[in-house]
Amino acid sequence: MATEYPNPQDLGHPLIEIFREFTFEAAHRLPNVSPGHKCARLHGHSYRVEVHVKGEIDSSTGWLMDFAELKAAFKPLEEQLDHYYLNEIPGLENPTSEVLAKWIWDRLRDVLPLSAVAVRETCTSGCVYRGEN
Ligand SMILES: Nc1nc2c(c(=O)[nH]1)N=C([C@H](O)[C@H](O)COP(=O)(O)OP(=O)(O)OP(=O)(O)O)CN2
Ligand SMILES: [Zn+2]
Repeated sequence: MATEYPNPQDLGHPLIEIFREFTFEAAHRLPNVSPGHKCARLHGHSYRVEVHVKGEIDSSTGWLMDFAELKAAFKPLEEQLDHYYLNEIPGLENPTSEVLAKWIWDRLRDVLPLSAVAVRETCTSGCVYRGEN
């Protein structure tokens, strides 16, 4: 029989999720689509990335963590991505939104208590990565 754990909310330690949005400009092409596909051509996006973290509100500060910590954690990634050709970056040879979201997750997972990484390529399309099952 599965162990039943108390709901953290019943203990007065509600879980909260905070996030910060980052933007960067980059070029890419998708090498594995059919030759006639528009995304096989070199093009660019104003990428928007949301980094979400989850945890408990600190009773003293009243926050989970300073938003500035999210900014600092993402900075080294922004420096690798902004105004670059994504296909040339190791791990992003096929830079779909999905691959990019996982690439970001893998680089932040040991730095932040991640709950999700969302990547938007356009105003209407994007993906959300929440780690492995
Ligand atoms: N599941 C995915 N599908 C697509 C991805 C992706 O990363 N994951 N990427 C692309 C292209 O990069 C493309 O630039 C963005 O796609 P799309 O939303 O189709 O862009 P448009 O704004 O040009 O779409 P409209 O149909 O003109 O509104 C494609 N698919
Ligand atoms: Zn694209």
